[in-house]
Amino acid sequence: MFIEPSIGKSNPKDKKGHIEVICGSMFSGKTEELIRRLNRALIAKQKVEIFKPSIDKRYHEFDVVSHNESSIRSTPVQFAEDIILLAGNCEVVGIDEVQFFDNRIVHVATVLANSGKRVILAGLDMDFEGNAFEPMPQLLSIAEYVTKVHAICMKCGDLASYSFRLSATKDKVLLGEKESYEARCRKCFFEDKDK
Ligand SMILES: Nc1ncnc2c1ncn2[C@@H]1O[C@H](COP(=O)(O)OP(=O)(O)O)[C@@H](O)[C@H]1O
Ligand SMILES: Cc1cn([C@H]2C[C@H](O)[C@@H](COP(=O)(O)O)O2)c(=O)[nH]c1=O
Ligand SMILES: [Zn+2]
Repeated sequence: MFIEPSIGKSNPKDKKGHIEVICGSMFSGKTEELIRRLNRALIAKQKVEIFKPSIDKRYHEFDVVSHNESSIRSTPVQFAEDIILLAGNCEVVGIDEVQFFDNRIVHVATVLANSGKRVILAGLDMDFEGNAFEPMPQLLSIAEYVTKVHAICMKCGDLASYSFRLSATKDKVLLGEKESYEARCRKCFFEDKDK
């Protein structure tokens, strides 16, 4: 269980920002965990802004929605830099599906944290081939707090860290849900990967 480093109100001048990353495979609970942290910040009456890349319109144009249908209002943005302006004077910034931003998200997260904000980023750490999903490696390096969550392997029921693509498409970006992907453990992922 992740314990919030500090959540109460304090003088904004004294606030040190930081970066939290929530990573894992598809269906591992990244979005649920992001929503949980953001809702707790809202309960603490903090100013919260939530963003997602505008290409991710799977469930809803504006909301960040988990596979379990929990949701929170967000602002879709095309470019990572848009977040700096739109974050304004908020205290907490949440960003879902960070793997769909380019490397400039690393600079954006740094600027936001250096200006005293709590920055919470959620996204895939690996693509459908089991390779690192840029820019997640850089984000993991600069984060103060990293949480890796796990799904359940759809083949054997063990813990899953991989997102197995059910179609033959080789494009790195292929938006989808259960019709296109399933969570797999290492063994079940690699034994079927190149079949
Ligand atoms: N294979 C699976 N393993 C775990 N949870 C699953 C699986 N398939 C569907 N789910 C559902 O997905 C929810 C997590 O959804 P979500 O937070 O959107 O995950 P992520 O953002 O990591 O894709 C779980 O609470 C569960 O209801
Ligand atoms: C593995 C992988 C996934 N995607 C897409 C599929 C989904 O639209 C999102 C991940 O969503 P989730 O909230 O983590 O379930 O990413 C992709 O485009 N390419 C991939 O390799
Ligand atoms: Zn398995």
